[in-house]
Parts: sequence; C-alpha cells; structure tokens
Amino acid sequence: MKKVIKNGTIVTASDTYFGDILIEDGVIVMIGVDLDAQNAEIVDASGCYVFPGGIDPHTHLDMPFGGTVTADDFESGTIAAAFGGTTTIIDFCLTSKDAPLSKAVEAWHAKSKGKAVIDYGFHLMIGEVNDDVLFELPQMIEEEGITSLKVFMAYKNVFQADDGTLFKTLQLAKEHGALVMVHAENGDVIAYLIEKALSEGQTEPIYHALTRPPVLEGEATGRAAALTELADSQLYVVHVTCAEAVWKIEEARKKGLRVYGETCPQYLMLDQSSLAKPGFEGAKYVWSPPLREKWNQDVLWNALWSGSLQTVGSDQCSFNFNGQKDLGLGDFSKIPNGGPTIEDRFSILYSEGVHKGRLSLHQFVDVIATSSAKLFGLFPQKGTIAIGSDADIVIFDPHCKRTISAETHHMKVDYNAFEGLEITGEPVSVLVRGEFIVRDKQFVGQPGSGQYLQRKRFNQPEKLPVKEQTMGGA
Ligand SMILES: NC(=O)NCCC(=O)O
Ligand SMILES: [Zn+2]
Ligand SMILES: [Zn+2]
Repeated sequence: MKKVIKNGTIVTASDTYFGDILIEDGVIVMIGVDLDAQNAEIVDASGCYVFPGGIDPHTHLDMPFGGTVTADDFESGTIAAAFGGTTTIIDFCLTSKDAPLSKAVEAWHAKSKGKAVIDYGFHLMIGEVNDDVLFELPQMIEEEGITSLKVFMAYKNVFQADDGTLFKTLQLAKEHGALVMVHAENGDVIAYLIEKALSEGQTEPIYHALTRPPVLEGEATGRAAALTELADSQLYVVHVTCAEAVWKIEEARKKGLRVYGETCPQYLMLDQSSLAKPGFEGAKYVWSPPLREKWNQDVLWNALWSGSLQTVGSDQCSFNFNGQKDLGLGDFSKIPNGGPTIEDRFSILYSEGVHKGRLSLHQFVDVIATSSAKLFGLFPQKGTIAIGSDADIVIFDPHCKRTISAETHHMKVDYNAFEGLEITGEPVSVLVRGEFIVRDKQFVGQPGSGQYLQRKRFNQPEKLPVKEQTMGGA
C-alpha cells in the first residue's frame, strides 16, 4: 500500500524543509507540499525530523573472534540497529588464507539470510594476495557487489597482513574499482609491547590501552596513506581514535589523495580512564585501537565538523561481560576486543553532535548516512531522501529524553558501554523500503525481510577538490 509521510521536517545532508513524502513499492516517488493522500496510508510525523535511514558501515555480527563468537547475530544485531535508526549495515566478512574467498562469502550469506531485518552488504577481508585471490576477487566484485576490501595492519598471528599484501590490495582496488579499508595499528610493535607487559606482571585491562599507544595508530595510518599514494588508489581508515591518526589523514587529503576516515561513538564519548575502573570492569571498554586520553575527543568532533573524517561507524562487536569478556581475567590480551554500539550510534551522534552544537543537522545526516552511501557504492539508492531512493526513513523525535541502559536496549548483551548516558532525541518509527520495522517504538519487522545489497564500484573524484579538504563531504 502507498504511504504518505506528512507534517515532518525533512532533513538531508544538504537541505531542511517541510514537505510530504509519497512512498510506493518501497521507493520514494514524490516529495512535495500537501500531496494527495488518496488510497495511501497517512503517517503523521508532526514535531519530528524525517531523516534518511542511518547507514552503519562497520559491524561485526555473528563473528568468531578472540576465542568466542560475538553475542549479537544478524537477527538481534539488526533489530537493535533498527530501533536505533539504522536501516543499512555493511558487515565484515572474515576470510581465511587457506580457503576460497567464495566460501567465506557463502558463510556470511548463511549467517544473514533469513535473519536480518534491515538491508545489508559485506566488506571482504583480504589476508593475503595469492593466485587464488587474484582469480576470485574480480568475481566477488562483479557477481557479489562487494566493492570494499579490508586489510588488518594489527592482530599479529590472527588477521594481520603484511605491507606487501596491503600494497597489492590497493593496486587491485584501483584496477577493479574498490575501496580498501584498513585497521591501522602497528601490529608487530604492539605484539612486542604486550609480551613485555605480561612478562612484567602487568595483566589488568588498562594495559590493553598502554600497550597500544596512539603513535602506533598514527604511524600505521601514515604508512597506509603512503602506500595508497604510491598505488594511486583509495583508502578508508576505520575506527580512528586519536589526533596522531587524524593528522595523517589530513596530511593525505591536503595532498589530494583519496583517503577517508571513520570514527565511532565510543571514541567520541569514552576515554582511557574507563579501562582503569576497579576490578575487571575495565574489560567492558576494551576496543582496538583502545580508548584514548579525553582530549582526543575534541580532535575527533572537530575532524567530523571540518570533513577530515567523513563517517561514524559503530564497530559493533559485542561480547557479554559475564562469560565472554572474562576470558581475559588475569591476562588483558585475552579480553575479546569490541563492544555493543550498533543501537546507540545514531542517537548519540544526534544528541552529542546536533543537540550540543558540535554538528549541524546536515553534517549529522552526512556522517551517519550519506557519506557512507557515497563511499560504499549505495548512493543515491540509500543515504538520502530523494525521488527514486529507497524509502529508508527515520521519523525522529528531537525533544524526547532518555537514559541509555542495558535494561532497555535490544542488543543481546549484558551491559551497555554508555550506561547512564542521558540523551536527547530518539527514533519513533523506522521504515525500510517503505515498510515499518519499528512503529511508535515497537518492533513490527520480520526476520529475513532485510535484503542483501550488491554495491556499485568505488566512484569518487580522482583528486579531492580543495573545498572538500576543508569543508567536509565524501
Ligand atoms: N574494534 C574492536 O575492538 N573489535 C572489532 C574488530 C576490529 O574492528 O578491529
Ligand atoms: Zn579493527
Ligand atoms: Zn571492527
């Protein structure tokens, strides 16, 4: 049935205006004033913003990691995402060196099909570039629409790839129109620092942060940018945490390189002191790269504002405190890395960004949806409100206040890293391709209704125009 969303304030990355949106067959077919609502269901958005659905470019659902498997799968994770205003995710498909890429992709389809309630795509991890990968990769890009490749520069002896692999992946990406994503930390030096700390009896969670200093994130970011320049390719640095990394991205962008950066709500809101909480509590705050000294938060907010960083991903990678994080009792290096963030990404960015005056409404939409759609080959199908776009829409009450808590969240995990944070603004209703998934704050979706997204090839400007270096935009 047709729907008309009426009386709301429509906000995109470039415009704010009052208007009605007519939806038919899952797509926005008309936008105007006082649209004829005959034969259409009227959805009243009075007093609310009407935003494009959030796009979360960085999730780990149902992923084996650190000797266990993430607590949220494609069902609970996407339900939580939908409550939080996210209508599309791009999840990381893990590969292994001794198996075909296609096997990993098949496994990720099996994890997500029949479960996801919102739309989803995959990034593909590259651990090594061998003859099999060279043969298979073009197929993955062409037939699966997987147009982003992830290389880990850290997690030695687990996921870490060497610089040769990163360089070859950048060359392949240039050739085939893909975007290379990096986890930028110097894994070799970190492995040495961890071993040294443990041998000196330093086993508590705070040593997770102290053995991964920011200079090693800055160094790896700069190295990846240099290899990108040499390959004349394109790079997206995931989960940027600190000034040292932001400066390297800014330096690259000033040269006109196609280098982009993402940060996450945890780095904008939390700091290293959480890891030093009494007892084992600090394990809840173990992410890699780690939380940093508090002053870095201003650097990250400013980088989102200036456009040096383009996106905010959740890096959702949830583990229960009891039964999973405690694998690292007595040895911080065994604490599973990651946390539950998929649900609160959108609202935290609105509340701490727009409501507190750090971001404009347009910058908010850009970092939460539009930039990711552009960088990851989904625009204009996703990431905006426009005629012809999918009707992925968030009706958002900007006035309502609530307190984030594990007692009320929808993630299948026993704590919330933002417990007690008071925020302003909340999604009221969320539609994916014109169908309600959340209606008046109640889940009304169906597991399996989310569709797999074949994405377009990377297609951003050859050189970043000078304006974008200082004013934002993907
Ligand atoms: N970030 C984190 O600690 N866990 C997820 C895996 C990754 O993105 O490195
Ligand atoms: Zn990572
Ligand atoms: Zn991640």
